[in-house]
Order: sequence, then structure tokens, then C-alpha cells
Amino acid sequence: MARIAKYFGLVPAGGAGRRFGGSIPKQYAMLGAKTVLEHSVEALLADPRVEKVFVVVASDDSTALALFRGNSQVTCLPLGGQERVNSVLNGLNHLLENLLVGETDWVLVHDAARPGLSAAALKSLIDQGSEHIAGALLAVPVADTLKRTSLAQEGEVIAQHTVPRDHLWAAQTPQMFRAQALSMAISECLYKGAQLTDDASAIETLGIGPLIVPGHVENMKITQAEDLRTVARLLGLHQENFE
Ligand SMILES: Nc1ccn([C@@H]2O[C@H](COP(=O)(O)OP(=O)(O)OP(=O)(O)O)[C@@H](O)[C@H]2O)c(=O)n1
Ligand SMILES: C[C@](O)(CO)[C@H](O)COP(=O)(O)O
Repeated sequence: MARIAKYFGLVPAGGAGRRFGGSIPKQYAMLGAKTVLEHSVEALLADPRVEKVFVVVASDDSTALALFRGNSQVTCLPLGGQERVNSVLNGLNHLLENLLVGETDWVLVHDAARPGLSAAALKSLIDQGSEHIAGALLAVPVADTLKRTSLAQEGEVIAQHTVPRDHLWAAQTPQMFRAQALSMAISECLYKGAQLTDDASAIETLGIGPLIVPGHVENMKITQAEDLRTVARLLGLHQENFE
């Protein structure tokens, strides 16, 4: 009898938050009464099918360990790498090599910096992604006109031409794929020198397109400092301060 696939979260949380600035990495900034990371992890656990969440942190990061101490559904892995893709692959391979995740189990890779994921969007992703051979990702359709730009001598950003936006979607996370397939796809891409900013792009190189499942604005990524206030407003959270 075929083994029923399980679902696990994998949260890359090993970034330095350079664009965000501040004294601490953005995943540890307070958003309401909890850290950004706690919101993102709890958002993944909102679906009962997600059995456990593995958080990949920088090798010298003890903050996450303290945050989730005693929580049997969350395990921190000090396996952060140079880039997001390295953190994802390091975590994924650790889980596979230690049989913590089966080769055909689903792994939902979700940015620590996306605390606003809704339970409804997560449910849709799992419901629909589980039925699609190449997995799935949340994304939102591009609504703005897009410009390809150049930098002028004084540093001004100049619009050069407009990029057609039909069939353009902005990828969010979670992005869900079979564990072994994702590991192999990422490894192959890195071996070939590809620069991967998300997980779906590795799967796409296999010639099989992941399914796009509509995301939502509250699931935006906290990148710049002002994004923290924006997400707090979108989630109706009171912000005592912005650290
Ligand atoms: N070496 C890295 C870089 C990023 N991430 C994680 O990947 C997610 C998305 O990355 P990004 O928003 O770029 O975060 P940072 O790399 O921290 O931001 P910056 O590029 O501004 O430094 C974040 O949850 C971040 O913690 C990671 O696990 N390991
Ligand atoms: C994975 C991602 O959030 C999808 O949009 C995005 O690619 C992460 O980019 P970052 O530069 O690592 O934040």
C-alpha cells in the first residue's frame, strides 16, 4: 500500500536583513506581541496537516532556539547558508539524510519574513498543490505597470521601457514540493551556477511547471523597515514600537 505523504514546513530564517537595517535581523523584530518569525511559523502550523516546522537559522543564532523551546512542533536547525537557497538546501538535505522527512513527503518552504500568511491561503495551497505533479506556490498577479530601468550618472533611476505584465505573477511563499525532487532540482541548479531566489525556479528547470495558487497582500515579505509597519496595519496589529 502506498505510503501517505506527510506535510512539513521548512522556514529559511538565516538572513541578516540588510535591506531592513536595524540592530537585529528582521525575523526577530516585534510584530504586535510576537516576533516576525513566530508569526510565520505559527501561520504554517495553522493547517492541521502540517505536522512539524523546521526553522533554518544561522549557525551562531541561539535566538530561535529560545523562542521555540518546549514546542514539540518546531525544530531549529543551525544550518543557515550564504544565500536563502543554501539555507533551504542545507535544511532539506539534513531532513532527508536523517529520515526526518520522506523523499515523497511535501515540504512547504516559507520565508520567515512573511508573517501574514492566512490559514485560508495555506489551505488552498495544500489542497490544490497536493493534486499537482509539480507542486505549487502562492503568488499574486502583477497589477502595476512594470518598468525596466537604468541608472543615470547622478544615480537617478530612469525608466527605459515598459515590460508587458500579462501572465506576470509575483511569487510569494509557501512554495510546496516533494522533498527529494526539490533537493535534486536545487542541487542541479547550483551545480550549473544558477542564481535561485526562490524554490519554484529550481523545479521549473525540470520542465514541469508548479501550480500557481492565488496569495494575498497580507502575505507580503518584510524587506525594508517600513514593511513592518505596513504588515502590522494589514494585520490590524498594534505596534508599540518598530524594533
Ligand atoms: N542566507 C540566507 C538569506 C535569507 N534567508 C531567509 O530567506 C528569507 C527571504 O530572504 P530575504 O527577505 O532576502 O531576507 P534577508 O536575506 O535577511 O534580507 P537581505 O537580503 O535584505 O539581507 C528570509 O526569511 C531570510 O531569513 C536565509 O534563510 N538564509
Ligand atoms: C522566495 C521569495 O520570497 C519569492 O518572492 C523571494 O524570491 C525571496 O527573495 P529574497 O531576496 O531572498 O528576499
